[in-house]
Amino acid sequence: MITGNGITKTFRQRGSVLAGREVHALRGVDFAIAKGGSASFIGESGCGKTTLGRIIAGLETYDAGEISIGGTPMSGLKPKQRQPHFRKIQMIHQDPYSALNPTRTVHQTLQAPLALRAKQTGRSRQWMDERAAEVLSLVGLDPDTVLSRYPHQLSGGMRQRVVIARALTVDPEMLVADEAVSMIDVSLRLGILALLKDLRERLGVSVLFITHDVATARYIGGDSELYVIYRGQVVERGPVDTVIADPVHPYTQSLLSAIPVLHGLELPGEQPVVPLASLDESQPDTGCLFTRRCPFHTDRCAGERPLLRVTEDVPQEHACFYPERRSVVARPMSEV
Ligand SMILES: Nc1ncnc2c1ncn2[C@@H]1O[C@H](COP(=O)(O)OP(=O)(O)OP(=O)(O)O)[C@@H](O)[C@H]1O
Repeated sequence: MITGNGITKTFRQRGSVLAGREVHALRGVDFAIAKGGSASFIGESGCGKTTLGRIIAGLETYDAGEISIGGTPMSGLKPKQRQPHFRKIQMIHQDPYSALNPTRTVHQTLQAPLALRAKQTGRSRQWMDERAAEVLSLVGLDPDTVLSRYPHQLSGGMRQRVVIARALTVDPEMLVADEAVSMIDVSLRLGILALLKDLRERLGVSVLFITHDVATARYIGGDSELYVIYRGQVVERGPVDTVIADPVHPYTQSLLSAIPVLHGLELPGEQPVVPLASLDESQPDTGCLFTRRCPFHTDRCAGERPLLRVTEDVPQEHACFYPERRSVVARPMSEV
């Protein structure tokens, strides 16, 4: 089980124009991912989902809150003591080409982490070769064909499979797939998603999907937990099928219907939501973070921040004072 409580991260911008400006990437996020479970973090660009994934994988620090891995709080440990815990969490990035060293064959790529494991556990060279073939088979690649190849001799989908195979060499407990299919040819995407689903079922490895794409979260479906993140806050959370079928937060509703509709052509009852890009981020954040884009906001929303909670008749957690079914459409930029 991997849990986070109150994870907070603020970046201070560098560069002449933005120097000193604070970006609240995460504002007290709670999450829990069971052993062998799966979850998806979803939200538009800049909402903080990658930062959260990087924190979970031990690649980014956080300012406040606590991450616990297998019941062990990380804050009480020295950096060296944390390493073996975070090694169990492997990140799969969106660009498999830049994740692989172009001068190394697949064999050399897999041997590096395997050599470390062999040294730690007193295993032989033969074990390393067998394990390399085994992880390649697990990701659906033929070892005899790919071991001698360089990244440029593989398709995008095959490269991503090699990246996943490399992650498997350390027997991870969780894979964090950060937009893992967005740079892969559309025809190969489903195969990678199916592979991650399959690895979860066969090896019991947890999978965390970070995506802006509802279809990816929906494909995972079933028992997966969906976390909808808006400007560093989780605004809706629940089983993916429940949230997708019946979203109650206006932000989730706009994400799920983010098909640009021409102003004036909304269906009866549909309310346009203002695009994020039109917000003046320098204005202070009081009340609900979504207020300035929300067509349904009231004075209460502007003055008080709703916390994530369940209420009567709404099974999923939500951070909205008015959780209701509504018809929301994203309005095209040109209309604002
Ligand atoms: N190293 C950094 N220094 C300064 N600001 C950062 C840094 N990393 C992220 N940010 C800012 O933090 C916010 C959240 O970024 P993050 O990459 O986590 O969002 P995201 O939802 O994953 O977006 P995307 O899908 O575009 O990657 C953004 O405003 C981003 O500009």
